[in-house]
Amino acid sequence: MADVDFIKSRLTSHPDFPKKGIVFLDIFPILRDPLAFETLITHLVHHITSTTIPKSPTGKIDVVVGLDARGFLLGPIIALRLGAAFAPVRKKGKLPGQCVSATYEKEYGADSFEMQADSIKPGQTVIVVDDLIATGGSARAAGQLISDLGGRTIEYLFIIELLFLKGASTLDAPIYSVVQSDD
Ligand SMILES: O=P(O)(O)OC[C@H]1O[C@H](OP(=O)(O)OP(=O)(O)O)[C@H](O)[C@@H]1O
Ligand SMILES: Nc1ncnc2[nH]cnc12
Repeated sequence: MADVDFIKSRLTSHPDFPKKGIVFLDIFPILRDPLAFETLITHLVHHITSTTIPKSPTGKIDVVVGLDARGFLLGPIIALRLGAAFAPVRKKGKLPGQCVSATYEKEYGADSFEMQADSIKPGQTVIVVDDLIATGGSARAAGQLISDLGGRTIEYLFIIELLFLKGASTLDAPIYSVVQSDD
């Protein structure tokens, strides 16, 4: 598909960042190019409206959840285009009020996530958006927080999926990735 190849062509690869042995895939060159960024957002929104929403039990998406920090670059734009709410999953200690929290392991370290207790109402349908899935630790922790709040995750969306780490198989809902990498 031409739009996928165009988005893929903007990704850059950085060996041994942030640690030796990690090949870091950088999405920021997409955002530097307005046409590439628009193509990416349109591609994801088209996927959601044509494929994800028909699978939703309520026929709509209530909340788009974005993961700290690179999921914040995509989530609010997608939420606005869908007419849905946006709710952030933040690294621990950044959100005021009552929160739920979860600790997790990711490809290059451990971390803790939090969500505000009133950011999702029981029964609401949710999609999760982030730049990349590696081990799936971050997305799995987000899914746990959504489920703790009574939300129903319909799908996880990513720009990039690192297939060799098999993160998708650890999640409680299907994933969609625009670009897949085998190494
Ligand atoms: O599937 P996993 O093994 O959990 O790895 C993927 C996560 O790692 C990166 O986030 P990071 O925690 O580095 O945060 P950042 O967006 O603030 O850089 C990336 O943006 C994903 O959220
Ligand atoms: N290889 C990778 N590149 C970019 N972000 C990541 N997050 C976890 N693993 C990553």
